[in-house]
Amino acid sequence: MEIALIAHDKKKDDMVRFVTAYKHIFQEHHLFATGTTGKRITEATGMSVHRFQSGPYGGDQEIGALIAKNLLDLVIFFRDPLTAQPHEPDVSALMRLCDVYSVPLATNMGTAEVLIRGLEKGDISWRSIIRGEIQ
Ligand SMILES: O=C(CO)COP(=O)(O)O
Repeated sequence: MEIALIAHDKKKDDMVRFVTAYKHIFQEHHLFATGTTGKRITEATGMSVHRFQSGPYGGDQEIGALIAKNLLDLVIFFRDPLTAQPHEPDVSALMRLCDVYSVPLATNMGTAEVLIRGLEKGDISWRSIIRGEIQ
């Protein structure tokens, strides 16, 4: 599966802890991230992460473009609900595209836990059908 990982600044420590805790699952998949989030994850876990621009510099839009091409299967986006983001329209657009393409999206750790355990059990394998890999 193709998985995008994004975290706002005050949620980056949470993201690093989350990915570290589930490294045994994440390492079976392809990882994508906005710039700084990806850097933190690679530094902490040693896993390879395809990094886009930092969020405020277009990273959310780059990930949105992958969603619009139906190339992503899961998005984990630890948003900071208490801090205004200069690129809030990009954040909203990314989440909207997840809804357009029925891409599972977790915006907090509680939902992310459910999704990652589902991923491990194969609950998200229907995405392969949508992407045309299984007829
Ligand atoms: O701002 C972000 C998402 O909206 C995250 O970007 P960075 O991972 O580059 O900090």
